[in-house]
Amino acid sequence: MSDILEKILTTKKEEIAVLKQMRSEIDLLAEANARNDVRGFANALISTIHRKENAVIAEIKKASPSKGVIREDFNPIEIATTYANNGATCLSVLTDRTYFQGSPDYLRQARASCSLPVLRKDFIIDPYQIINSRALGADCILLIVSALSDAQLNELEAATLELGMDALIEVHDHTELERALNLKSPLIGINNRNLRNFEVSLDNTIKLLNDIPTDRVVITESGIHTHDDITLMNEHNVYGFLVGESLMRQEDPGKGLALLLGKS
Ligand SMILES: O=C(O)c1ccccc1NCC(=O)[C@H](O)[C@H](O)COP(=O)(O)O
Repeated sequence: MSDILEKILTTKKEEIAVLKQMRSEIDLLAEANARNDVRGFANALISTIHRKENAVIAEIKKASPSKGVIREDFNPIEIATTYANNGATCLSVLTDRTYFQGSPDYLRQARASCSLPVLRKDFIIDPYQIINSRALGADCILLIVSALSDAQLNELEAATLELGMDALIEVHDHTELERALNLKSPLIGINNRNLRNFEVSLDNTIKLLNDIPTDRVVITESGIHTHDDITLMNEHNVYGFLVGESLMRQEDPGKGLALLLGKS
């Protein structure tokens, strides 16, 4: 595990302990079950990708450990609306406060302002966070293989599916991919960013592709900047994308998305 990931997970454990003091799991579960409003995240991606159309999970991300503050003028409602109006298939919202300047409120606000399915982008290590994610309105959560044991992956995936949500399983190398393929989730995210040194290479997706069975759907994550990057991935039969920084740096992130998709 990288140093930054270890640091993030240590903070996360402390934050979860505080949250558990504030609200019991039973109480939170009642709220999560009462919502009954899951939007099909995996289905939205899979149906688009099966038509060989580009499916973008457009990310709402104010800052990151590798880049610091990415966007000063930050309004999650406006960003979600312009993403939805410009061809996003799903949204991803960073909810981690300490390292990404995110907030659970951003997820609530973004989801309420459009009809797209939403990924809660955070560092999930405890079933409490899964219940909390559904109570917030998340339709999908992220499970980072390098941050979790096989037992944790199984437990967290089961809790996610139990609440009707989807899980995006994130890998960076072959060993992690093998572990991800033991899970049920169809969505495999290949992170092009090395969390040890923050280097980004789209070759990472291309390297791992041949080992992914056809019943799984590949989402290439991080470092997608231009329409040429999309074209390169399409040449390798990849139609699923998770894009944050390059869109968030545009004055209108939705117009940036349209440009990325070659639609304007
Ligand atoms: O973005 C980071 O610096 C980062 C550092 C440590 C852990 C995770 C990190 N990023 C999370 C992500 O997965 C990205 O936000 C996502 O893939 C979008 O990447 P990008 O388009 O390059 O913003």
